[in-house]
Amino acid sequence: MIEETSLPGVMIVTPARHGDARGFFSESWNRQRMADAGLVYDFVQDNHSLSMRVGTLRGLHFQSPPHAQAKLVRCGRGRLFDVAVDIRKGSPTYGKWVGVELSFENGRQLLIPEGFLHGFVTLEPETEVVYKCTDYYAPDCDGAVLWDSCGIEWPLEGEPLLSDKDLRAVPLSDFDSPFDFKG
Ligand SMILES: Cc1cn([C@H]2C[C@H](O)[C@@H](COP(=O)(O)OP(=O)(O)O[C@H]3O[C@H](C)C(=O)[C@H](O)[C@H]3O)O2)c(=O)[nH]c1=O
Repeated sequence: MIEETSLPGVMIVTPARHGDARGFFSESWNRQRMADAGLVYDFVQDNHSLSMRVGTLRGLHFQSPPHAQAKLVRCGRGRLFDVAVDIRKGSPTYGKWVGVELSFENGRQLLIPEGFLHGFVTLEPETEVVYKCTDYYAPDCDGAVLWDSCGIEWPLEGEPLLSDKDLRAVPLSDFDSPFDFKG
């Protein structure tokens, strides 16, 4: 199943699960199935992160052109609140965000196009996030916007655990986006 969100282009993809007495089987990604829905993405790198503590917050990240990345994010274990923020200059939804709960249980995935920030906060201990990217890691193009500068209603109890890089990120109000809205 593929559903729209309040941000055009950001989609929720929920692959079918074929259950039997052993458990289930699911095609977690199928290029043709996505292309049949008009979602043509050629992923080149898979990422996998483990966050041990509830309230671990990674984000809000992007890679700038020429190594911008679209991502297809899913939860391999645990539960998280996954967020995308539109940072395309001139976009009618610039600065707007959408958040979706992804979990091993619900099997939902979030498709985030280029030109959007990505971040998440974990809702269970030992949460694993697995995601596909349309370009390779390019440290020189790696960027971050401050997690609490976009008006996101993070489901947090207390302070999040952040990396030093994320603690030092620029607020959205001071951010000069490298992305332009292309309609
Ligand atoms: C992103 C990345 C990182 N690394 C190395 C660099 C560091 O030595 C270590 C941790 O990197 P970082 O602290 O940037 O990891 P996260 O905070 O999880 O960053 C990611 O989290 C948000 C939610 C994202 O969407 C991005 O994919 C990415 O920015 O992994 C790599 O070797 N390859 C990579 O593609």
